[in-house]
Amino acid sequence: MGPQNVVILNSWKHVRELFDRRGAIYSSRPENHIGNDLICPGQTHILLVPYGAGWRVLRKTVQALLNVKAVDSMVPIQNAEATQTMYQLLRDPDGYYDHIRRYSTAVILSSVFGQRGAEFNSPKVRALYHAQDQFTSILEPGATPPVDAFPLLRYIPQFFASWKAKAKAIRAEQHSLYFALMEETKTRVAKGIVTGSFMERILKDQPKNGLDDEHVAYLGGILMEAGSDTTASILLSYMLGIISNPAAFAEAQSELDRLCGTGRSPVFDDLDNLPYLRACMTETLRWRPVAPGGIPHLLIQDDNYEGYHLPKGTIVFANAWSIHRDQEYRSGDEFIPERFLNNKFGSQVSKEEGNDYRRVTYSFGAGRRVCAGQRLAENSLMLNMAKITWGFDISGKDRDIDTDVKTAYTDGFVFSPKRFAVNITPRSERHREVFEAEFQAQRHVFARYED
Ligand code: HEM
Repeated sequence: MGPQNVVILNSWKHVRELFDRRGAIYSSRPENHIGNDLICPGQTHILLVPYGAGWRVLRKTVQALLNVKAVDSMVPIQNAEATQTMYQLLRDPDGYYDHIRRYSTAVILSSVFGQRGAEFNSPKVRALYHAQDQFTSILEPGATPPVDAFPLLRYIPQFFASWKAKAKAIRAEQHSLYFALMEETKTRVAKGIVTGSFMERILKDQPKNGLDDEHVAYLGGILMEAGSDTTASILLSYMLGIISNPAAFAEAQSELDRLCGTGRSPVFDDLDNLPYLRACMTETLRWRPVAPGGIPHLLIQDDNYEGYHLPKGTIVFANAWSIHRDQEYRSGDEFIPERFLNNKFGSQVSKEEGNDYRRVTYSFGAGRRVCAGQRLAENSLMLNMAKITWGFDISGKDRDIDTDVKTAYTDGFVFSPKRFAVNITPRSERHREVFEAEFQAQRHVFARYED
């Protein structure tokens, strides 16, 4: 809409060339008056801020928090939270949707703020979901007049523009939640309660990183936003995938049985020995990417590519949906984990020219704005998928479960399965006992995160 050039990249080769190789000019974000000026002013929202010095400081801070060593130090609480999720699935299988969503929020709450979100209904988990739902819904196309394409619309008085009042309310809600979480971390540290959380580290490094309280509070809040719904969506899609392909699920269960037997459920150290399960994760990311159309990048300088002139200001999307359904993928609409065993990219072509810079998945985006939390997300995904697959039988309650993206998925900012009718039952009494005992054994881990 309006005088805007938009380019959609439907092949990994174009993404490699433009986002990865020419990242210096393809890494900004489009204007977002509502997100960047009204709700998160002062360049505080790392996902939305334009490329430049402000983004670089935020990105550097986040990368230091999310490096392999730091992320892997969160494994004990990830494992404990996953163990709780298995326990909840035993007790209340029909509540699976909320148990999975609680898990993904609780893991980030503890990693980022060193706090527990023990129940889906706990005030913090609820408050985070509420703030996030409000924020993403106002940013959806059509939710407000097109103030970025037609900047004059920004000057309509608030009396005639209800979206302005809504944006103000969202700012107030987000601001008070993010500041409260940051202040609680400060108070806990002052009392000597230290968990090694990301927020503790950002606060400690404040003299070095130069971030003021506003940026610190938002960094924490935005990591929560970026990491919770996304992880839950992929875990739920995994369930749909294996329901649609029971043979793949049986294969993943055999792999886990060979490794763990029935005496214990899988743990982090097992994950490198589960190639089939890893193929299931990569296939889920391919099959149902959470941002199917990609998150927009903005070109900041005129460029030429394959005979086309791309003017500065062009918005460019890496369309994960199409890239993951290229003809290189046999039966691309189907959930077939084996494709990632034959070839690490999952494609049919065995010898390809110049695979350097090709990514195994485009679900995490590409280039300099690529997801900063991929390692954290993959640890969470693998751990939960491993435990679920080891301990439960899963099938659709209806003979033909709906996995269609048009009917079985929400089409919000994060593309996610709607609730579906599923049977989740422990594979045996032994599996049940193991999960129950393992949950009890995790109490000491939770204790560190409780007030
Ligand atoms: C399955 C889970 C996840 C998926 C599929 C996902 C996907 C994405 C995508 C598509 C982008 C935009 C990339 C681009 O513009 O090219 C992104 C950005 C980002 N993600 Fe994730 N994400 C996930 C989990 C996480 C987690 C757990 C965290 C951290 C706690 C995180 C932190 C971020 C941040 C900070 C950015 C902004 C990067 C920037 O603009 O510089 N994500 N993610």
